[in-house]
Amino acid sequence: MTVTIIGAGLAGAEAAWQIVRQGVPVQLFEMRPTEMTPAHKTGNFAELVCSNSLRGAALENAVGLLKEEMRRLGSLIMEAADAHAVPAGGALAVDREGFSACITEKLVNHPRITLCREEIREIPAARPLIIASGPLTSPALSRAIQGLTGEDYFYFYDAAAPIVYAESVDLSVAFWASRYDKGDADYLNCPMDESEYDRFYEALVTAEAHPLKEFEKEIYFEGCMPVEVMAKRGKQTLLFGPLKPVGLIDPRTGRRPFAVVQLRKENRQGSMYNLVGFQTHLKWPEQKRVFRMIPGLEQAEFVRYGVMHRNTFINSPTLLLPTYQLRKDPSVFFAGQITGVEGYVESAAAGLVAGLNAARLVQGRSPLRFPPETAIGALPAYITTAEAKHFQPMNVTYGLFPPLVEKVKGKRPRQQAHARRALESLERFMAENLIVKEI
Ligand SMILES: Cc1cc2nc3c(=O)[nH]c(=O)nc-3n(C[C@H](O)[C@H](O)[C@H](O)COP(=O)(O)OP(=O)(O)OC[C@H]3O[C@@H](n4cnc5c(N)ncnc54)[C@H](O)[C@@H]3O)c2cc1C
Repeated sequence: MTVTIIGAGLAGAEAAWQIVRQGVPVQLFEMRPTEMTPAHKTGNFAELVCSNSLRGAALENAVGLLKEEMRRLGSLIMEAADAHAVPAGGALAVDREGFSACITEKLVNHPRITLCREEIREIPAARPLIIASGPLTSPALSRAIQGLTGEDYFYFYDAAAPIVYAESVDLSVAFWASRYDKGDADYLNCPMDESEYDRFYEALVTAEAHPLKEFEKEIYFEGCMPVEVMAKRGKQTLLFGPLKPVGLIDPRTGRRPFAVVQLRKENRQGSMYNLVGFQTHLKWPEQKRVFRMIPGLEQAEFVRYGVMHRNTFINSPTLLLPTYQLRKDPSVFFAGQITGVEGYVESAAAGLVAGLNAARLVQGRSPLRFPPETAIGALPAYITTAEAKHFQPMNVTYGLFPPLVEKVKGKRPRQQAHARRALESLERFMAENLIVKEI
């Protein structure tokens, strides 16, 4: 039996490698270079569409630990990355051409891989099937996936407001209340007087935004307009939108503020809050500079910055098992960014696990869930939980590490101990489950 894979990006390439390493054949479909995505430039596999960095190398951060775990699991992406590394301080950056050429060559020449350079437009009947067509899945396949998942569970656009750590909000300024005292006082409110609003407004409308890519020049729907675009419609606009002060009284003055930014709980524990209505296209350093001008947020630590871009992804919490299998048809796997994980390494990690598990199905073995204390195990557990939010920064996504604000004078003893435990646990898990190291 053969495993069919759609997409030879970071996830599909790693999945294919893991499967053939188990002795199982693969049919791999990749539409490039015949059909291109709006971001890819070559026909090579695992092309890095933007930065050439695979981010932090140190074990004390989640993505560094994830990379080390992947090395131990025989990852092709990591083998190519290490072989084509270029100096980049504490990060692992690669020569992008060498990196993807090396991966392409290994897979194209592999005796157990049949490569088809064609666009898949319908969900193939073959099983097991891995869908790893990425954030820029072709339109025809997107429609087909929507048919498979249901319309409400497949998204085409990602717009998210910045999130800050609750403990970094100045509670001597921000106050708890809900508008018109309706329900519980669940919102943290950052009040502004007129001069504070004037300064914030000027900074917001003059801040530097990401240039829109051609394929992102889509019409913003009203409920989802970047806050800076809304501001440019006129100075009063925000006062009737995300900064409206009506129904809120600042307990310190006894009066209604001129403007209010509301923060809403992002997780059940209340350790993170998002800036309501602040989806934005501003560059990240600009977000930090401008949003820290909001009273109460002067020292805010950002868990993640706001994003707005085209992105196809499924509602993993509803649709997927933590093994990356589709709940309603476990012989179908999703892997890569289409599951809601973000980043090159995370996408490849999802491909690694999906590939390993698809091969196990062929071998009549049950799929594996990696231990939750490992980075690779925490990733699917997180994206498939009901609280999951797409595009969390990875230290938070994995739920592994204490908040970044807990950094202890540059040293991170808790993270180091965690990384050690995670790697030991992974080694035990591999031995118990006879995960092949080499074939
Ligand atoms: C514009 C942009 C910039 C990014 N910048 C960064 C960054 O700097 N750092 C970072 O870590 N992450 C970045 N990401 C995220 C990163 O690209 C992804 O996390 C990663 O590439 C996703 O891997 P993937 O395998 O899921 O998808 P991809 O790597 O995109 O692979 C999907 C593959 O499927 C193929 N495909 C699509 N549809 C079909 C079809 N119908 N039939 C056959 N093949 C098909 C595509 O050609 C592609 O090769 C960026 C994403 C985008 C869109």
